[in-house]
Amino acid sequence: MSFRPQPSPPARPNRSQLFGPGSRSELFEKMAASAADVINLDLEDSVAPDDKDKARANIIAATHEVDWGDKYFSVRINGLDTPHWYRDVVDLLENASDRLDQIMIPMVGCGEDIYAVDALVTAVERAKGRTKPISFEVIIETAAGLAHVEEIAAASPRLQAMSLGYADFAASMGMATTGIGGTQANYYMIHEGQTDYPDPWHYAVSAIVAACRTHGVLPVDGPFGDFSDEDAYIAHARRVATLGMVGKWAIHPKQVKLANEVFSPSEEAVAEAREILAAMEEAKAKGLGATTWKGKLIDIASMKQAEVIVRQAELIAGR
Ligand SMILES: C[C@H](C(=O)SCCNC(=O)CCNC(=O)[C@H](O)C(C)(C)COP(=O)(O)OP(=O)(O)OC[C@H]1O[C@@H](n2cnc3c(N)ncnc32)[C@H](O)[C@@H]1OP(=O)(O)O)[C@@H](O)C(=O)O
Ligand SMILES: [Mg+2]
Repeated sequence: MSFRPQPSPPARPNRSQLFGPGSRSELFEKMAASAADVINLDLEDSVAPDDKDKARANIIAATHEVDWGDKYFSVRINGLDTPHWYRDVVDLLENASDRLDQIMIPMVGCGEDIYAVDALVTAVERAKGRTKPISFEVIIETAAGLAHVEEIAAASPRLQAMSLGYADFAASMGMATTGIGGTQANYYMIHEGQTDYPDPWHYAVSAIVAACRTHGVLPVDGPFGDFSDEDAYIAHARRVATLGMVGKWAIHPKQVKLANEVFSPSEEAVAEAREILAAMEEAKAKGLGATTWKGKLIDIASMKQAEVIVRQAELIAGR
C-alpha cells in the first residue's frame, strides 16, 4: 500500500437519503418524521421549470420552520448546464438557516465543476458571515462524470459523499433502457439454456467506490425507481453494500426502512467480526500474523475487514 494512509470518510450514518421535491412542501414534515439518515430536498429534476423559484422559497423556509432532528440536511441544486444553479446557491446561502448542512451537485463532469461551486459557496459564506461550512455531495450520472470520477472525488475538501444517478447516467451512456437502475432484461448471457443476468452497473459502482475510498468520501447508491418492488430494491442495495457503498437513495418513504436495514450490519455479522478480532488478538499474542477461524484463514487483512463492520455498527448505534 502507498505510504499515505487511506483517509477515513465522514463519521456519520448515511444509510438512507430520502428525496422530496422542493415544490411539494406538504411532504416536508413527513420527511422530517421519517427514519432517513439524510434528507435531500430537490431543486432539480423533480421540480418543474416554472416551480424553481417557489421550490427555492419553500426550502429556505423549511430550514427555519421544520424540525429536521439529527438528520443530515442536503439540498440538490440544479446542474451547472442550467440558468438556475447560481441562484440556487446564492439564495440558499444568503437566506437559509444554519440547519443547511450540505449542497448536492448533480451532473458533475469534471473537478472544475466542483471548484466553480466551491468558489461561489465560499464567497457567499464569507459575505454573509456564515460560520458553519457547507459540505458537498455529488452525483456521478454522466459518461464524463464516470470518466473523471477520481478527479471529482479529490476536487474539494467540502466533498463528503458521491452517488450514482442511474437515470441520467443511462441516458448519457446511450443505454437502451428507461428503467431507473435495477436488472436490465436485455442484459443477459445464455449458456446451455441457462439465462443469467449480470450487473450492468458494476463498473460504475466499483469505480465510484474506489475513487471515494481513495479520497475519504462516502460512496452511495442512487435511486431505484420501482418503489413497488421491495425485493428488487433490497437485492440492489445488498449488491452495492457488498461492493463497499454505505447507503442508498429512497425516492419513496417505503424505501427508507429497506435501506436502513441493508446498510446496518446484522447482529450476526458484528458478532462474527468481533470473533475474528478476538482470534487475531490471540494470534498476535503468540507472535502469529495468520491463524484459522472456523477452519478458514484469517490474517491482519481480516482484521481490517472486521473493523469495517464493527465501525459501521458503532456509527449507527451512536446515532
Ligand atoms: C431519477 C434520479 C432522481 O432525480 S431521483 C430524486 C428526485 N426525485 C424525487 O425527489 C421524487 C421523490 N418522491 C416523490 O416525489 C413521490 O414519492 C412520488 C412522486 C414518487 C410518489 O408520490 P405519491 O404518489 O404522493 O406517493 P404515495 O401516494 O405512495 O404516498 C404515500 C404516502 O407517502 C407520502 N410521501 C410520498 N412521497 C414522499 C416523500 N418523498 N417523502 C415523504 N413522504 C412521501 C405521501 O404524502 C403519502 O402520505 P400519506 O400516507 O400521509 O398520505 C436522477 O437524478 C437520476 O437517476 O439521474
Ligand atoms: Mg439525475
